[in-house]
Amino acid sequence: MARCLGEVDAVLFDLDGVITPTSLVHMRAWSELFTPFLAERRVEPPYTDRDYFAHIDGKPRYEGVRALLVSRGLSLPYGDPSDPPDAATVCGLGNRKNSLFNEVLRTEGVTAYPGSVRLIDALVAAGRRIAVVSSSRNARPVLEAAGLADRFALVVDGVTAAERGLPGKPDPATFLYAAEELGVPAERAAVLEDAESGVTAGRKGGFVLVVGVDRGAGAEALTEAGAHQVVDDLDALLLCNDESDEQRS
Ligand SMILES: O=P(O)(O)OC[C@H]1O[C@@H](O)[C@H](O)[C@@H](O)[C@@H]1O
Repeated sequence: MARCLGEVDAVLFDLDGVITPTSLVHMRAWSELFTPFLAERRVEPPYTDRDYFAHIDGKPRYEGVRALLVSRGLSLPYGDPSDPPDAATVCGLGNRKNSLFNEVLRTEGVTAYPGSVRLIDALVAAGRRIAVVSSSRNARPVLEAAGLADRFALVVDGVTAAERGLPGKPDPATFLYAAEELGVPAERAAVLEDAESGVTAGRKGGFVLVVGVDRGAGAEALTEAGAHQVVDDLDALLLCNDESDEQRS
C-alpha cells in the first residue's frame, strides 16, 4: 500500500474542508436550516453540528437533507431541484440551505488553506495529475472565489454527477470517473478527504491511498471509515511528497 503521495501518479482532492475551509460554511448553513426546522416541529433531539458529521458531511445536497430527516424518523416528498426554497420538500429544504451558503460565500469570500495550496503546487511541479472530486454543485464558484480554478483541469462536482447519473459519495463512482478521466487506475491514485462518506468512497473505489484530513470529523471516525492515515493539514503530506521525490532520484 502506498504511504506517500510521492508513490502515486494522481491525487484526487475533495474540496470543502480539504482545499478550502468551506465545510465550515456548509456546516453553518445546514445548522441555520435544520435548527429552526426541527425546533418548530418540536422534533427531538435538537439539531447539533454532530448531526452534520454523522449524516450530512460530504454527501450531495439532497442526500444530506434526506439523511438528516431519516435520522429523526421524518420524511418529505423529494420534490424537484427547481423547487423554491420555501417548498416543504427535500429539494426545497436543500435549496433553502443553498441560499444560506451562497449568502455567506458572497459576503465573506473564501481563502484556501495555505498548506493545501502548497501541496497542490508541489504535486503539479512534480508532474502528478490532480483533480477535484466534490459532491457540491458549488465547487466551481468556490474554486473561483479561492483563486484556484486554473490549478485544476479536471473538476468532478455535483453538476457533473447529476449530468452523468453518477451516484454521490459514499459511492465511489465520482472518484472512479475522475481517475478514468486522468487515465490513472485507482491502484495508482490517492484520495484526500475530510468526510467519513468521502473516505468510505475512496476505500470502496480501491484507491491505493486514502488520506483522512481531520477538520472536525475526528481522527477516530475517519480511521474507522477506512482512512489509511489521518493528518491535520496537507502540509504533513507535502513533506512526505518531498521525501519520496528525493528517494526516487
Ligand atoms: O454545495 P452543495 O451542492 O449544496 O453541496 C453540499 C455538500 O457539498 C460537499 O462538498 C460538502 O462536503 C457537504 O458537507 C455539503 O453539504
